Parts: sequence; C-alpha cells; structure tokens
Amino acid sequence: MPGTTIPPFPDDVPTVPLLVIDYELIKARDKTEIDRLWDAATTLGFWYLKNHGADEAVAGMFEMGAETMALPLEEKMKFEQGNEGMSFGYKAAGANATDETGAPDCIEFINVAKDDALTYPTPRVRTYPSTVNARMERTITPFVRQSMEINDTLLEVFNERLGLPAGALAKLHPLEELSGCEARTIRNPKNQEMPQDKAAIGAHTDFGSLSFLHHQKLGGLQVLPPGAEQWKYVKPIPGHAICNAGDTLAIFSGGIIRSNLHRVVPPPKAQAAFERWSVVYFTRPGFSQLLRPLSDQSALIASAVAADEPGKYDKGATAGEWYTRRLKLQRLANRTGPETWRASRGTEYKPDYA
Ligand SMILES: O=C(O)CCC(=O)C(=O)O
Ligand SMILES: [Fe+2]
Repeated sequence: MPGTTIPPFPDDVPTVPLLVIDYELIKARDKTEIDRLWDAATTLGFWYLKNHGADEAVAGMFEMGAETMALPLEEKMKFEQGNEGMSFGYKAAGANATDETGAPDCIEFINVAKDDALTYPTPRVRTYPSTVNARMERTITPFVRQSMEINDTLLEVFNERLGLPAGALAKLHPLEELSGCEARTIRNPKNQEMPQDKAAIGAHTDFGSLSFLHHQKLGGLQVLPPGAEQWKYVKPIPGHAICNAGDTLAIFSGGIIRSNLHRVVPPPKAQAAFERWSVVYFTRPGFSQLLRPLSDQSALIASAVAADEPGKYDKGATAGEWYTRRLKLQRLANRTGPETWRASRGTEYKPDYA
C-alpha cells in the first residue's frame, strides 16, 4: 500500500523460535550447519533459510501475483484449477474448505507448474493468464530454477544424513517426470474482508517434500509444535525464507523428517489491516513414485519404521494419487460432509481424529 507504513510484527504474541540456517554454509557442506539443519528437520520440520540468493526472483513473484490478482475475476476464472484434483492455475477465494464443517477459505492464489515454467512457451500441463506469461521468462522460470537448486541441495543433505545411497531421494524427484512441483503467489485479504477468528488456510501439512516460503512483513503463518496446545506465529524476518518439510519426505524417511501442521490466520493485531502476500515453491515427487519408507535402502529408516506403528507410512499410493486426493477433497464443490475433509488429510491424520 503506497504511502502507508506497515506496523511491525508485534512482540507480545506467541511465536515459535525457528533455527536460522545459512544456505551458503549448507552449500559448502559445513558440518555444524548441517547438524543444525538436521535438528530442525527432525524436530519441527520448519526452519528459516538465509543467504539463499533468490531475493530478486522472489520480489518478481510478488509483483506477478499483484498483477495477476488485479485482473478481473472473470478473466482469472478462465484459468481456475477446477474440481478434479489439479492445483495448477488460479484458485479463487472460497473454493477450499478450511475445516471439517466446510468453512470456506478466503485466499486466492496462482500456481504455475514447474513443468510449464521449464518448457515455456510450450505448455506441458496448461496455460496461464497473460500476467503470468509476461513474467514467465523474466521472473517465474528463474524463481523455479533457483528454488529447485536450493531444495535439491537440501534433499542431498538429507539423503546423506538418512544413510541412503547417493541420489536415492533425487531419483524420486526426477527433473523430466511430470510432478506437482509448482510456484505459488498467495493473496490474503485485509481484515475488512477477513474476520480475526477466520482461518485463511486451514490447518494442514504440505503434500510434497519441501516448501520454500517467502513473506514480506506480515505475520499470519502459525505452526502447532508437536505436543503443544497453542498455535504459534512464525515471525517474518526480512530476507529469510521459511522452509518446511512436507508429507512425502516424512513418508520416504519413515517419519524421521517431520511434516508439521501449520495454518494461516489474519496477521496479528494492527497488521491485520493490511493485505498479506506470500510466495512459495513446492518440491514434490514425480507422479508415478510410490509413497513408502525407504527402509530397504537405509538401516536408519528401517529402525525408525520398526519402532513406529506398523504400516504407518505405507500409503499404498503414488505421489500423483496422494496429490490428487488431497487437492480434490479439500474443494468445497466436492464436499458431502465432514468425511470429505477427513479424507483429504495427510500424514497428520489419525483414524480417531473425528
Ligand atoms: O502463506 C503462508 O504463510 C503459508 C502458505 C501455506 O502453508 C501453503 O500454501 O501451503
Ligand atoms: Fe502449507
């Protein structure tokens, strides 16, 4: 909002103290930094990442989002993701449930498939609004490439710490195979349109392996740490990305790497008067990859699985089936009752959840 000063993130709301990981040190395979990353990934599954070098592309992604959301709704709806379980394209506010009562979400976002960004101008999956096309080569493809490099490096580090043969996690995320990998810009309305007690995005775990998330100054992201009763805000820190592990990495690692519950609520206190934007890149496995712990390739994973509930991470689904189910069943158009929401859940779901 030009000419207005966004109030700082308040210092009297509960926050979660995430570790700050230095990407430059991770790239240099600094042992202490890798230990810290491992600690973050295996306890909460969330951490800040500094020195990632993607700031310019991220700034462009915020601009692309603003340009896209400024299009008439009718134009955006031509590119809506639909009810069949595909996430690429535009998602209108109110299309998804935020809980089992069917309360609608109030955010809109634009998702661009990695597989379209890398083959542009030839679409591999679908086409996008003119504002996306105009920024594909200048902003979106560079953002996708940089995010992929960062997430692939983190996966390589996790691969080694999990005691997997070199390239095992990389093989599940092949560059050429169609996947749910995507770049996203999200718009949350300001409080006149979004009451304080309303979730903008309901409590969820991310579907895929790694998420690389960026905010400006506004809080709103919250995590529920394991065993905690109270949701805690993640304080936005300029230039620091927020990274988190998702369900498919939790599954491949037999639960050693955590996919933690999180949600988006209105920004705290005076910040709620402002529109909030976020940018994310999601690394997800190739659609044909089977979701199961890699116990046969790592003694560490095998012993974690042996110590856990039998079959907990054997999902009997491919990454494509997992992604389609989760997406499709959170769409309100597909809702029949509370069971639809429950059936859309991920690794956090317990059969006794109802
Ligand atoms: O906007 C945010 O801070 C988080 C978004 C998120 O959790 C998601 O898109 O999966
Ligand atoms: Fe998320």
